[in-house]
Amino acid sequence: MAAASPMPLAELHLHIEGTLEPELIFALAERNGIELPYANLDELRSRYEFTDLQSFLDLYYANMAVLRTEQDFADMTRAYLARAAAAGVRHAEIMMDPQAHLSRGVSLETCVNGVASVLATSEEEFGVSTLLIAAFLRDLSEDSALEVLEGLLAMNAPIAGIGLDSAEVGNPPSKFTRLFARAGEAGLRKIAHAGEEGPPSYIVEALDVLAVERIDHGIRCMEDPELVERLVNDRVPLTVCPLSNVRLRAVDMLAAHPLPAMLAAGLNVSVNSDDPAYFGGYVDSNFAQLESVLGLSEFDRVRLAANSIRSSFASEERKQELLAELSG
Ligand SMILES: Nc1ncnc2[nH]cnc12
Ligand SMILES: [Zn+2]
Repeated sequence: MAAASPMPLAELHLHIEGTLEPELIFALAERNGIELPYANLDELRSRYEFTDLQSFLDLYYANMAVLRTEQDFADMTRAYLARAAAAGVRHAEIMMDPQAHLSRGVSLETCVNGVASVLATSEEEFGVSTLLIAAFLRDLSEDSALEVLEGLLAMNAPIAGIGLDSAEVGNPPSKFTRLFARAGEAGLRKIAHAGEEGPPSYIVEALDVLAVERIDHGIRCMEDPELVERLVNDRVPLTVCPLSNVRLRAVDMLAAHPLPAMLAAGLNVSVNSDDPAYFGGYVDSNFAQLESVLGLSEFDRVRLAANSIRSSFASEERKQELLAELSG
């Protein structure tokens, strides 16, 4: 008997650099003549024990050293799409961190074109429609972000929107007021990480000051009942990443994850993998573990998938197509 096909959904919170699997890190290092500070795969894997967001970011940025050519970015993107398609992902909104490559001497053209060349044919090749989102590193200056955004606009980069990521605490959304205003003028969609490690007030700022349309993570909203009421009333999408939250110790264990309470409160939540090569699984593993540990029901699974499709920036036609598949 053929295996049941996975539930169709949209992945809205995914860092393409976070899909760089250990095997590909070694393959790209060899291809590019880069000496890694790990003798073998096991030694690299032994570093995947994180105590907080920063301890992960240190390894995430260090491992990017192997990404040098357009082909490297294309290979990483192709590997993600193949794996995501197997997990049921039918639409993906993919973040990349251009500043993390520019600082290593890799040009905007190299990193953007390498990813975008694969996304351009993702629907035909993998059955996954895609959009690219340029994310900006909030621990760098706003001027740096503005300069990179102008570079992306000047090269007519095929980006649908901008995001805000990296070390959250101490780098509030309001630090990037001009960046998000400029993105709005340029007709770009706007999202930001907020309330992952940072306080609920960062979620409020991202909405009020940056006018974002979606919040990445947002789990700490649960500490502020008034904010929860607002997010429910406005149907603000929260792209939750359960395995990421456990691995980065934003929550103690999956059994204590706020997702069931968020669903019960009526929040518009979806399930996403964030940096699947680092956090123990793609979106299907996130769902499987939620089911086994939290007893997530079939009803909630379908609701989460429908939320992901409705909260995406896909065309209305594509959304209807995917919603029909989900209900069929
Ligand atoms: N979970 C995360 N939070 C903030 N920045 C990130 N960059 C990649 N993954 C991230
Ligand atoms: Zn993220």
